[in-house]
Amino acid sequence: MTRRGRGLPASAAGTHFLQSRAVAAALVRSAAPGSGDLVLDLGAGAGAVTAPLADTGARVLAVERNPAFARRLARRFGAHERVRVVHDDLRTVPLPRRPFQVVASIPFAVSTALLRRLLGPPGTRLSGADLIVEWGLARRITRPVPRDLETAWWAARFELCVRARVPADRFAPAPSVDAAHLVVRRRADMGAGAVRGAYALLEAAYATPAAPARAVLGAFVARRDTHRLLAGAGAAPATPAGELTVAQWRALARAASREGTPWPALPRRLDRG
Ligand SMILES: C[S@@+](CC[C@H](N)C(=O)[O-])C[C@H]1O[C@@H](n2cnc3c(N)ncnc32)[C@H](O)[C@@H]1O
Repeated sequence: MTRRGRGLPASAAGTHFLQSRAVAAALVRSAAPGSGDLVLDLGAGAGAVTAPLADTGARVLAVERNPAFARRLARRFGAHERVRVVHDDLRTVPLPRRPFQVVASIPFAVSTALLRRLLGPPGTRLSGADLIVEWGLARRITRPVPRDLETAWWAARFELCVRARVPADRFAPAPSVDAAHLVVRRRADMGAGAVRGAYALLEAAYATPAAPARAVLGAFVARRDTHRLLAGAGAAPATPAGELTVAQWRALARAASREGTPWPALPRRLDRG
């Protein structure tokens, strides 16, 4: 039988509550929000992450769908002028239109949906995130050569890395798998043209992963330029497109953009996250 956290609302069954102050502190320390910065704790539960966040001087939005937890958070942080509790669903709550961070131990069941919202839209204002996610998900999305286009698109604009493994016994009830502290940081702006280029190249590469890189690149730039551009990105022309790293596709997009390559517009569906 799994252990339930003490004093948790009965309707919380099935979620895993962080029991380690050290893990929550490590998330907040890594995010290092400045005074007045906007930080979202998504799936705030009883406030294990909200509390150390509130101590930083940041403005904190604690979003929680469970009404019992939302009430409890409102009581706990009601007197705190920089903390606002929002009783809402993290899959649909409007995201800020100004730069924001997310620091949260998120519900595993909706992790991918949340990452899609945070990292997918070209205009996302997310500046960075420190998240507790399932270990397997963290490993999957931090591969240098992601398995799918969506993750590659995220990695083209955000640095994704695993900071630490978080053992299952740091939660109550303990999940069946370990978790990870995932660090997300917005990469330096490469310009709107290169962003379009990165998407176009990744889309083509993931559609035809066995095609040589020179053929994928050659669909966008003059054939006489492909070998030189690929050499600049450290890739051999015959390498299968599916074996290039996101860093190499980014380098190609930037170099080709500097030389005036006209890229197709980004698909509108990306705006929906
Ligand atoms: C993994 S627990 C973490 C709670 C808290 N952050 C902690 O570290 O102890 C996830 C929390 O997210 C809430 N939650 C689950 N699905 C949600 C959703 N779609 N929108 C908002 N909150 C959600 C649950 O009620 C629960 O409180």
